[in-house]
Amino acid sequence: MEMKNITLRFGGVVAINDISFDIREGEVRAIIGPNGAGKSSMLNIISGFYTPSEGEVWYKGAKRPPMKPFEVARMGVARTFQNIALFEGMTVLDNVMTGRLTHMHAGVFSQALWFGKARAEEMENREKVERVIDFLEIQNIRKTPVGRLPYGLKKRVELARALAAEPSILLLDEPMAGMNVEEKEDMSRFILDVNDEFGTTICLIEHDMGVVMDLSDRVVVMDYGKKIGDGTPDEVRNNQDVIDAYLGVPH
Ligand SMILES: Nc1ncnc2c1ncn2[C@@H]1O[C@H](COP(=O)(O)OP(=O)(O)OP(=O)(O)O)[C@@H](O)[C@H]1O
Repeated sequence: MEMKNITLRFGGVVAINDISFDIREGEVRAIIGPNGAGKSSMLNIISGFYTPSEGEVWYKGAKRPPMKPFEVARMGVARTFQNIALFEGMTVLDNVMTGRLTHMHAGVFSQALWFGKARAEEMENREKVERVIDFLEIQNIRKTPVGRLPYGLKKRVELARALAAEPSILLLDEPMAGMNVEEKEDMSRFILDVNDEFGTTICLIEHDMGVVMDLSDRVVVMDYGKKIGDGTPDEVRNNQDVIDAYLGVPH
């Protein structure tokens, strides 16, 4: 995926200012930056929640026309949210099943009557979901309502739901925010395992620079809507503009 000269304005506010970068197939790509840098806005552009004021998004070698989020999802881009967006009253299993919605084709009529096509599809969806549940080690809470789970596990269920969609690109919005050290380590391991096992391309945004350095192949650094760094964790760590931005040196 390629972002070409993306600018995003909200009235007079320039949230993103002429930013270009790419996400290569199979990599773990991080977008980091201080508060208000424009990271969430960028993720919302990638996932189709926002349309850029200027610039182009290229996906699989073609320019992507303006699309609704569900159309972007159908093209294989799944995401999680900064504030967990799960159905609290539903079980873990049912929540993860909702991740399969983009893959369901059988009509409502045949589904209601449990006809052949719908039944085969349900079985296939169920198998995929069970695989993800095993993979993320949440078998023992499959039947637990999400509302009763601690925060770290909710985040893992959200990851499971996104993964159930079998995305080519998985977008993670601050997957480790609000977690304790142990939960952060677990989440990092799962993210790397997903990348290894399924070959899923991962793009995550994070506020905390430390967390993503071990995890990412390449990092984009944003500050005040601009790109101030782009490269391997080592390159970015030694970039003076990045160091200044994180130390709060005035512009
Ligand atoms: N819907 C909106 N309407 C108006 N301004 C917005 C909107 N969304 C974001 N902004 C502004 O755009 C800028 C970038 O915000 P954004 O949320 O993308 O940053 P961020 O890097 O994700 O920050 P954080 O780390 O705090 O989540 C900020 O100045 C913010 O106030």
